[in-house]
Amino acid sequence: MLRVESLSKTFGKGSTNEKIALNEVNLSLQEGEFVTIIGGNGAGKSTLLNCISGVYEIDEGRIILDSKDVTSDPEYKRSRHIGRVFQDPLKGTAHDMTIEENLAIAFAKGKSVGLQSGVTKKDTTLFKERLELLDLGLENRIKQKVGLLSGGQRQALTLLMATIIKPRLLLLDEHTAALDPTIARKVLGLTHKLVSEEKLCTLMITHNMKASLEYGTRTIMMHGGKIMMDLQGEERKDMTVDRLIEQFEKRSGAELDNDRMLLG
Ligand SMILES: Nc1ncnc2c1ncn2[C@@H]1O[C@H](COP(=O)(O)OP(=O)(O)OP(=O)(O)O)[C@@H](O)[C@H]1O
Repeated sequence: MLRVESLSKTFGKGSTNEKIALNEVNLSLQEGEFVTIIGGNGAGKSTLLNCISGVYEIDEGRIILDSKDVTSDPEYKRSRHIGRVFQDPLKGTAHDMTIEENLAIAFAKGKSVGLQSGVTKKDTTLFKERLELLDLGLENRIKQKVGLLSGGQRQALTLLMATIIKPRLLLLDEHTAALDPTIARKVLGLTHKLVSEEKLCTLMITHNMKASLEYGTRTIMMHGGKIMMDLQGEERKDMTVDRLIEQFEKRSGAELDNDRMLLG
């Protein structure tokens, strides 16, 4: 499904600020796999997602999506197959457009140019059905501007927009980090529901170690631009947050420096 081969990315090459963000990273994801990503500050988590989605050009390696080498495809081309949700609830939606208009834009992504003929009755019915899944009552507010929604409601809507046309890959970059804990749990629950119902191949960065083990089917831990732990199956089932921290410090020889992770 997704294959990342020997992926390397260095920022500020040759300058005094040179920083190796990714160092020969290898990662393979099977169909429907839901992988959570954790790691200390500057471990390379966001850079990995930015390289996969085409935001950053890579220095070396290959990115294969659905057996197709997309390494040199620009971001806009990859975005047809990749859904993304960011940390900032303001980022994924247009605040002065209605819920319905926002969903229509996301829905148009799957249609050919020339077939984007505004919102039909059928579309509205579908949007309402999808909104009902959120259980936030948004299906009764589709003519309201998105700017009126709370951060959690906007993030839930963004998630729906990223998945309304089933993406081949869903990338979530700490998409619940800016929400208060109760809403964050709700959006995480919703993520789990959408991802498992649609069997979406997903990479989710989280600072919450508990959530990293609770959600998804596999957990990878990054450190210094490398994947230093890849937990699956029984090993993951038996893992606890305390043991995860212990393992991290043992394998990396460093203390976990991500306060949000330790407090989460
Ligand atoms: N656009 C950029 N220009 C220069 N350096 C960058 C850029 N983006 C990331 N870096 C550097 O690359 C390294 C990896 O950053 P990245 O954002 O991927 O880490 P992260 O694991 O997501 O960290 P955090 O949990 O703190 O967000 C860091 O040292 C960071 O400072």
